[in-house]
Parts: sequence; structure tokens; C-alpha cells
Amino acid sequence: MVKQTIQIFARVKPTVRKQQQGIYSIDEDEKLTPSLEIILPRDLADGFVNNKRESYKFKFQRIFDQDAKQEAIFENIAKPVAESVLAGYNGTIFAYGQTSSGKTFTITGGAERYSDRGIIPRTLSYIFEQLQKDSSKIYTTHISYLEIYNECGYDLLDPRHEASTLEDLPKVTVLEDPDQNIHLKNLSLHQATTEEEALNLLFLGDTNRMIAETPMNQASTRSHCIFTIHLSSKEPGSATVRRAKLHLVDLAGSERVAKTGVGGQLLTEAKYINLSLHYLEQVIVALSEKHRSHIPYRNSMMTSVLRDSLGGNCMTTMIATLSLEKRNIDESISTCRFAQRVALIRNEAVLNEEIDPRLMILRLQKEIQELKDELALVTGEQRTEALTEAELLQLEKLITSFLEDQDPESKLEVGADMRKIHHCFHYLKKLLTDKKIHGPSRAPFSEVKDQVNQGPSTEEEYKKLREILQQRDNEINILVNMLKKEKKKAQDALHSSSMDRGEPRRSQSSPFPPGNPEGLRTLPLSAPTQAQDSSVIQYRSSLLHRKTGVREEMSLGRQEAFEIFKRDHADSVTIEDNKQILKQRFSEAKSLGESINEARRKIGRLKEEITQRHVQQVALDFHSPSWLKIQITCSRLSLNSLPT
Ligand SMILES: Nc1ncnc2c1ncn2[C@@H]1O[C@H](COP(=O)(O)OP(=O)(O)OP(=O)(O)O)[C@@H](O)[C@H]1O
Repeated sequence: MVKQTIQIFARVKPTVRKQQQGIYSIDEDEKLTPSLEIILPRDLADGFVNNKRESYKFKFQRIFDQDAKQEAIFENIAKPVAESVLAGYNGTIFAYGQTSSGKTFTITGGAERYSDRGIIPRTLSYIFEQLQKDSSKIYTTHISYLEIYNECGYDLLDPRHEASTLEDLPKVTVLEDPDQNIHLKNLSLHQATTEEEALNLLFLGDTNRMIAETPMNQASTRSHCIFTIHLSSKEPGSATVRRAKLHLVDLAGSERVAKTGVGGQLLTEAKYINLSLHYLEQVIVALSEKHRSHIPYRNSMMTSVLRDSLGGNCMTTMIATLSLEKRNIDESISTCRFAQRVALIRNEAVLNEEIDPRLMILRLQKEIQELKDELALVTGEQRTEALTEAELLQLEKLITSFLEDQDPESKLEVGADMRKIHHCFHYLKKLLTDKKIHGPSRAPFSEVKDQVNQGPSTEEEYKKLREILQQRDNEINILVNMLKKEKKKAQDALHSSSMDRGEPRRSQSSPFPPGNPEGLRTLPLSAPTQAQDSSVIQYRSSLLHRKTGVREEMSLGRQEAFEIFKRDHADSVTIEDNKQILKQRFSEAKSLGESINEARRKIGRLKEEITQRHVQQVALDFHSPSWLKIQITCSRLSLNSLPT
């Protein structure tokens, strides 16, 4: 919410005669709140002793003197309001001043030069430029144009009517709902998607306004005109819509009836105009007074329409247009006084957000469906109709994206529909079966399924290994027990025989050789040596240790058992035979190697001999005939080709 008093600005219309300039001065020194001083020229008709005040000072947010350009007016007054409208707040800019003080020139602009464009076309230009720049929201713009003449509203944008008089235009009436919101019946809203379309609407409205002028009605002078830009914005996918309105108001001339000096129809008009401006003043006085509970908005159509702009949800700005000529001094002072009162009014602008009804309906429909599904689940009610193709496809997409999601916390949300839940399970099962048949590369989420498959297979492997280990341990224990019995028997036999001889004796038949109290030699071992056996045992032990991850040391009892195991193994005879064959082959290979070495040595000796002969031959070369050289060369070549 933005709390702000109505901002007031003054604009002085260029005067025709230069000498008129001396009747006012602008004090820009007071930077924050510049002041306009209106000096009353001394009237000799009042006599030399004159108690009348000679000057009046009024403070404004800013004062634009005669040379102020339209662009400066837009930049300083209208642009900030347009920005707040783009942000979602309501805005109003109204021009107040006597006839011909420059209200229409300021709000709509002059027709002669492009640079004379007023606040309305410049604001439209600015708004559409901003909308184009901002792609984060979806904007919709509508335009309405209302004229209030003699307390009657007319729709200036109705395309069905070719207006020749104001009465030809559709009449707009004010309706108020129980929440005191104002609705304008018969006021058409026209969508404008571009600046050009909006400007065309402005042109249509202004043309209707001119055509509808009665000979008595000097158009803008006696009517109030409200050009409104309705802007709604929404973020894509969001149900929240922001709506804001910008009223650009060109009020009727504020001169007093007494001064107009008119009668007949013009007097009636003047009374209406004065009445509506009088009511506007009443509203403003009421609003500027603290603790006033009743604000007389309903007294006139104009105050009803601008209800929100005055003391309500709106950022409001007033431009006091002044024609500071001597004959207009009183009117100018009156305009400035009015502005000072307006400056006291505090508005509270809020963001106008509402939920898009269409999206709201869709959201509620979805919620109803979800609740129905939940209810069916809780009451056990079965839904029998099959899921549609589209539903199945959507479910499968959901499952795939769920499986591919790296986030372990992600959830598969399918609602409370049992049919969907069942389908999810079936689909997952199918994916897992496919993976088992075709391997991991076939599935799009192989990683996930790998994890699923890896766990149990490792577990199984461990279990099997443990079982084998347990089995082996049992076998070993049995064998060790058997061995112990054998040992005991042998010891007993030894003991009894030594007892017979009367001396201790180590016999060839003794099952236990020295250095081996466990009596391993007594076993008919088929392995070549004990050293080789123990290395095999160590290797196997380390293999087992590596496979199972269980720390295990091979005890002596286990070594014994291992020897027995080797001996009794079905393949032990074959292994032994193979060993013999290998031994035989080894000795053959050894003797072959020796004969090869002998041949090499012979070749070496022959080579040495040849080299010696070669040297001798070189010495004879000087005296030998050429046929001998050829012969020697031939013999060299044949020698070189001998194997080394
Ligand atoms: N700042 C300005 N610079 C140049 N010309 C101006 C300026 N203000 C007003 N005028 C001219 O003065 C004349 C009267 O101005 P305008 O019609 O805007 O007054 P008004 O206050 O709207 O009068 P009415 O109450 O009759 O509607 C027009 O011809 C307009 O072009």
C-alpha cells in the first residue's frame, strides 16, 4: 500500500501580451516546494487607501512557466503516474482551470505540431513501449472514453453510432454495488494491442466529441472528459491478475457563473458545470477535513466516477492550469486555492490483484476431481472404466521423469486413483523385466535399475561363499578328528614297541618323522614336496581371504586336512601323471638345449677360423690374379650366409 497526498502542479499558459507577466512570480529557490506568487495590480478605482491583499502565495510540487514544453510536462507529471499504473496501482491525472487556460492542450495536446502532443498520446506511447520491453508478463490494454455533460454520461467510443449530436451517443449511467464499487453501465471498453490502435480510439473519441457539439455547447469548455487506460497483467501460468486504471481527466472550465454573464441554455450549462465543480470542491473539502465520515461523492456523476481517485485507492495528480492575465487574476487565485485544498487529500493506493476466474474454475475442477479420487480410495469404491490413452501416456511420462530424477527425495505424484497406482506398478515391473532380458544399455534409466540389480547379486555371492566356507570347515573338522585318532593309534603302537625293546627308537615305519610331530609324512602324499604344498595352501588361503573378505589363517590342522584333500581328490592321479610327463619333457628339452649350445659353439669356432683365413688372403691380394679374387669373394659370400 502506498499512502500519498494528491500531488499538485501548476502550469502557466503563455500570455499574448508580454506586460502581463509582471502579475506573478515563481520562486524556485524553495527547492522542495516552489511557490507561485500572484500580485494584484493596484486599482486606482479603489482609492488611495486600499486594504486589499496585494499578493497571494501558493505552494506546488512544481510550477511550469509559460515556456514549459509538452515533453517536460509528460516527463515530470505523467510518467511517474504511468509507471505506478504499470506496477499495478490506479492513477489519475486531472487538469483543473478556467476556460481556455490550457487544460485540453495539456491533457490531449495541440493539433498543430507533433511536438504539441499532450499527456494522453505520450502516455500511450510510453505504456506500449514498456509493455513491449517486458516479456515476463502478459498484458492486456483496454480503452474507454467518457464525456459528462449536464450530469449525463456519454460513451465517446461507441462505434455503432454515427453521432451528429451528443444525444446520439449511448448514455452512460452510474451503478453502485453493495461494496460501494462504481460500475459504468453502457461505457464500452475497447481492446488496444498497439499504440496505433489506442491512438485511433483517442481520435475516434475526440471526433465524436467535436461532432456532437451543439451550437450552444462549445465542446470541451462545458463538459468533463475522462479517457481511461485499463491495464491488466498476469505472469504466464499464474492465476493472479493485476488490474490498474489510469484516468486522464480534462475537466470543464471552472469559471464562476456570475462572471460568465450568460443566460438561457448557456446559463443552465454553466450551472451544471459549476454545480459539478462545486460538488467536486465539496468532496475535496470533506476529504481534507479530518474526522469527516461522510464524503458526498454521489452528488454528481463526475465525483462518483472519480471516487477512487479522490481519497481512495489511487495515485492522483492535479494540474492547475493558469491563464495569468490581469482579467483572469480572480479565477487563477480560485484555481490555486482549490489546488491547495486538494493537496491535503491523502490517498491509499493498493495493488489491485484478483484471481483470474477462468483459471480459478480450472483449479477448482482439478481439486474436485482429486477429492473424488481420494474419497473413492477411502470408501473402497472401485473405478472400473479404463484409463484413456492420453492418461496412460501421461502416467508413463511421469514415471520416466521420476526415475530419471537424480533427487532421492523426489516423489511420484499420481493422486488417489487406484487404477493409476496399479498402472505405475505394472509399468515399473515391465521396465525391470526388460532390463533383465536386454541388459542395462536398453533402458533409459540403466543406472537406477543397475542399483536395483546389483544389491541382491552381491548379497547372493556372499551367502554362497559363506556356505562353501562353512562346508569346508566341517570337512576339515572331520578330517582333523580322523587324523588325531590315527596319530593316537600310532603313538600307542610306538609306545608299546619301545616298551617291548626297552629303548626309545625311531623306526622307518614310524608315522611321525623328526621335526614333524603332527606326523604328516605318514600320509601317502602325492604332492612333490612339502614346501610346494605349503605355498599352494598359502595361495588358496589368500584367495579365499580375498573372496570372502574374512580374515582367516590356515592352522596346522587345516594344512593336514588340505593334504588329505589333495590326496583323496579324484583328479590327484591325473595331476600326478601330468607332473611326470612334464618332468620328462623338461629333461628332454634340457638335453636338446645342451645339443643346440654345442652346435653354436662349433659354429663360433668355424667363424674364427674363416676370419683368420680371410686376413691371410688380404695379404696375398696384391699379387693374386683377378680370377682368384672372384673365387675369394664367392667363398666370402658363402661364408657370410652361414647361420650364426
Ligand atoms: N501551454 C500552451 N502553449 C501553447 N498554447 C496553449 C497552451 N495552453 C493552451 N494553449 C492554447 O490556448 C487555447 C485554449 O487552450 P485549451 O483549449 O487547452 O484550454 P481549455 O482550458 O481546455 O479550455 P476549455 O475549458 O474551453 O476546454 C488553445 O488554442 C491552445 O492551443
